Amino acid sequence: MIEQRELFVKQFNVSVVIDVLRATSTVITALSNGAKSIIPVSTVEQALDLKHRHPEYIIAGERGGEKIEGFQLGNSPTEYTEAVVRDKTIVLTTSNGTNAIIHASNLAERVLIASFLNLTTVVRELAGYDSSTNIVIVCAGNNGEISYEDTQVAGAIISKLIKERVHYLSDSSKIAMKLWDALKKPDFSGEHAKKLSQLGFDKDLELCQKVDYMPILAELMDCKIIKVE
Ligand SMILES: O=C(O)[C@H](CS(=O)(=O)O)OP(=O)(O)O
Ligand SMILES: [Mg+2]
Repeated sequence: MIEQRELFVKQFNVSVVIDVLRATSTVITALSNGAKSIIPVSTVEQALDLKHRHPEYIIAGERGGEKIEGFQLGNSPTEYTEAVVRDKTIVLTTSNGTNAIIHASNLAERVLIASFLNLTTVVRELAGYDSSTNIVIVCAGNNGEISYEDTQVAGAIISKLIKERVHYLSDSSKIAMKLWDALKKPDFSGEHAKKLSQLGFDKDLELCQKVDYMPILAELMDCKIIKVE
């Protein structure tokens, strides 16, 4: 019998997932500080189930921006210090970012994780592909709304790549690129940044806008995000 998933042809060669505030910044920080892997899941129940089967895993995530009750970590990248995460497997569930990563894995053969923290590393990886490669950028957004910060990183990637290899750009890609070309540096004046500031997460905002501060390449492989470079 042929399994269904073998018949499913993915639409894109490569996807890049962006959730600057805060899931992909958290993933990059955790891996940069030595975490073994991050398992993105959609629901609290899935995270608890994995914890039940693997008590050594750390369960982490947020709802409404705040740490989920009974979980060991929230979604603040600043919590993911080396002392806390080194050699650990972390199961992460967040409002937007982890679902975007799972969605991207259905769209593309390869899933890369991007943020301001590892911007140039991601661009360098993408620049290695020739112009026949289909690349999709998945911005997590905020509960179905566009995200100002995610669009900036998307624009920065496209702006840097276009000189190298891009032949076709969608309208949303053009908008993102024009935004970044006008800004040229992170602008955290959007709605989500304000909300996080009100919740007391100013230190996260400071960290998440540091361009190339953690120059690692992170990729989803067999349902786990690992550092590949
Ligand atoms: O934790 C975050 O920053 C958000 C949730 S909220 O918009 O702050 O409520 O989750 P994410 O999945 O990282 O967008
Ligand atoms: Mg977000």
